[in-house]
Amino acid sequence: MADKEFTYSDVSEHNTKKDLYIVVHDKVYNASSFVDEHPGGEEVLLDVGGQDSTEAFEDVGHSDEAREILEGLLVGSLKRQEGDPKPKSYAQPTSSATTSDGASTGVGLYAIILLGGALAFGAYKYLQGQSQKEGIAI
Ligand code: HEM
Repeated sequence: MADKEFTYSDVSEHNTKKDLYIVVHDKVYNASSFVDEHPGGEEVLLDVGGQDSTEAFEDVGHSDEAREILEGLLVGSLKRQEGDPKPKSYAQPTSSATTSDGASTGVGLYAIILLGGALAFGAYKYLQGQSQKEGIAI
């Protein structure tokens, strides 16, 4: 059922509410049955009907549940031909944008904690040295 190949022009003919194909990551999905149920509204789906909506789909940051629904709508894969619109940014794994952001904050926080620890250790050593000196003086 899902091993059919579509060209971009095949897909572009399915651009009405009752017959709506969309392309995500070079897979072709029949979104007709889902248009009315889409929590993001039917307008956005109709907008990308018959086109590559990879970027639009990924930009929203759809949940795993949304991806499961999407898989259920699969009808085939896209056969790219010369002159077709280029696939829209889908080379990176979907989570990379969020994780890289989180990581940089994490590293910054880590550096501050380490620096704080180093300063505290230095102060401790300094004070220890001071009190030892005082001890000798007495
Ligand atoms: C057939 C493909 C699609 C499916 C199966 C789908 C499914 C879903 C689901 C289940 C949600 C609820 C939130 C979540 O679980 O992530 C959602 C929300 C949303 N979707 Fe889609 N979606 C599709 C395509 C698109 C496209 C192409 C757009 C593009 C512009 C879009 C825009 C949105 C927006 C803006 C929301 C957020 C709605 C809100 O939280 O108020 N969706 N979608």
